Amino acid sequence: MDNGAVIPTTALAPDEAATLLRALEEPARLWPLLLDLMVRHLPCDACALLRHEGGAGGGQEGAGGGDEALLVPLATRGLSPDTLGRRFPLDDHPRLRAIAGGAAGPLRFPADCDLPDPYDGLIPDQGDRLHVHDCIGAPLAVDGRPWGVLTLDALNAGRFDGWEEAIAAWARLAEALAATVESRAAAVRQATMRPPAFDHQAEQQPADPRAGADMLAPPGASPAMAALLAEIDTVAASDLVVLVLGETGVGKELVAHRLHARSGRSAGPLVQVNCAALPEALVESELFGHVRGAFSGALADRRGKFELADGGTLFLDEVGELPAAAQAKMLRALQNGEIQRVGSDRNITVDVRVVAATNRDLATEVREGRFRADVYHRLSVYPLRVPPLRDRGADVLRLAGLFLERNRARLGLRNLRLSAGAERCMLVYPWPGNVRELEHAIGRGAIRARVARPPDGGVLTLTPVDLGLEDGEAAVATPAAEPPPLVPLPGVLPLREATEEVQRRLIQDRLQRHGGNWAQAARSLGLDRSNLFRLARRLGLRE
Ligand SMILES: Nc1ncnc2c1ncn2[C@@H]1O[C@H](COP(=O)(O)OP(=O)(O)OP(=O)(O)O)[C@@H](O)[C@H]1O
Repeated sequence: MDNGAVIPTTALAPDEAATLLRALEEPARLWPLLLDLMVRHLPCDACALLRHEGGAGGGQEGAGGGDEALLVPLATRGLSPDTLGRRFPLDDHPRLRAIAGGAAGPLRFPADCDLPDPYDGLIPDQGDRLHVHDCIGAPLAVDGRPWGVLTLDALNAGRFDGWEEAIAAWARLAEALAATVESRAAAVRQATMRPPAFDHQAEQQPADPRAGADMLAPPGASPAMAALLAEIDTVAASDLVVLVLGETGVGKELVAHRLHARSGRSAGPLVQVNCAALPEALVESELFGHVRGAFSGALADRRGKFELADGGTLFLDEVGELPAAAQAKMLRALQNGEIQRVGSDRNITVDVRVVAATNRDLATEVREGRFRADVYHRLSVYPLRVPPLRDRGADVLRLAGLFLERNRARLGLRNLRLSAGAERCMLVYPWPGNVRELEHAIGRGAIRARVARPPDGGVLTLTPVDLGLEDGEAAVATPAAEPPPLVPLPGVLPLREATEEVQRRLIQDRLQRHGGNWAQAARSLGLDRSNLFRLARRLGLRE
């Protein structure tokens, strides 16, 4: 593109504008599409759209999220995949603070600007430091309040000369789209809000309506996770009992938080009980309360968790551990919303939505007589299964971004990032402990690396060894010695058949490398497992 050109508008073609408007129906698609168009029309090598979260001045209606003012990426182009999972505290990133902090329009940072760049180390193949480059950022506001920031980076100095007006026009377009998205979201919130009909007197604070919600869903989530999130949002609006299923550490608790946050009960309390942690003798009293004198030590009347959750949501974590007596009482509460405090035969009616979670196979527990069938049926009105991390493709890198950023801040580093080898290993390792294991691996790895070597200019790069994934490195680095080499294709095949033959051979090759494990083969091909199945069926490799 001609550097000197002044383009007064976004220069969107009519079909591009139409695609953008259609994407308004689906914000998850909207922002990546906007950035695709920007990369097409502007001379940038990387760009990002970030939204304010938290902080006194921070952002859109509904943003809670604590006191720290953060920018959270909604979409990125030309930045490493973990960037989408990161959070950028304004206090740690002076350039972002300058852009967000009241600039009237786009703010340009010349190549010799000595403020650290938030994307140092995050533009692939640029090493640990971004050297000479051009950088511009525009604040975005909706209804006169700060909403987010748009950033553009180019790898040579002066690349944005003459493009300031065009970039300002794109920022105005982003603002217009954000305003539409926000007003639709506000309308939906309004429509699903329940009247505050209850005096909760709850000892628990009402849950922050956004707590956990964004953590669970880094933008650009895998198809498996995107499907789950859509399902959560659908069922959240109802009052159905939900049973959240999934392996340990997949994020079931965050699902429960999101269900509450997206429900019409979000202004009410979210009361959480870990059924495995309750001493057996106290389970009933904890759940249903007791009256004075019900047992020795019951010195006063006390409400249980069901009553505390009145008007809100009761989250029964590890529900498979509930003792039989408590299960029997639970049945009544689930059937007609009635409970009795221990030591009393007075019925108390509560308005509670129950969300339960377990990593046990409850159907088997029922068959083997350890869990009551009637309670199981009441609990599993709407089962939601959270996919294991190994089936979530590149989500592992986006989640890694979130944990890298947290550890970066904790260790006071300018940047904490993954080596290319570490990224590859993460994509093939099966993560039996799921997101919890990933979180711990990065936390441990960051400390290990910090002790083992000094950061280079404040940047620490985690290797497979730091993360305890060196076996994975051996596996991904193993040359294709065992599988047969890819035999050249006969030169006479038409393009389509040749392409299919290459796909067929690549899939067979990866399956062989990964001992027939489809999920790992899919990950190494950068595909979701169900997409690989579909492709393999089309190519005649599966029934
Ligand atoms: N999508 C996510 N984003 C950020 N953190 C996550 C995500 N999913 C899980 N985690 C983190 O992983 C850890 C485990 O999550 P959580 O406790 O919700 O899992 P769980 O499925 O309830 O596990 P368990 O069955 O062992 O109780 C937590 O520290 C949680 O914050």
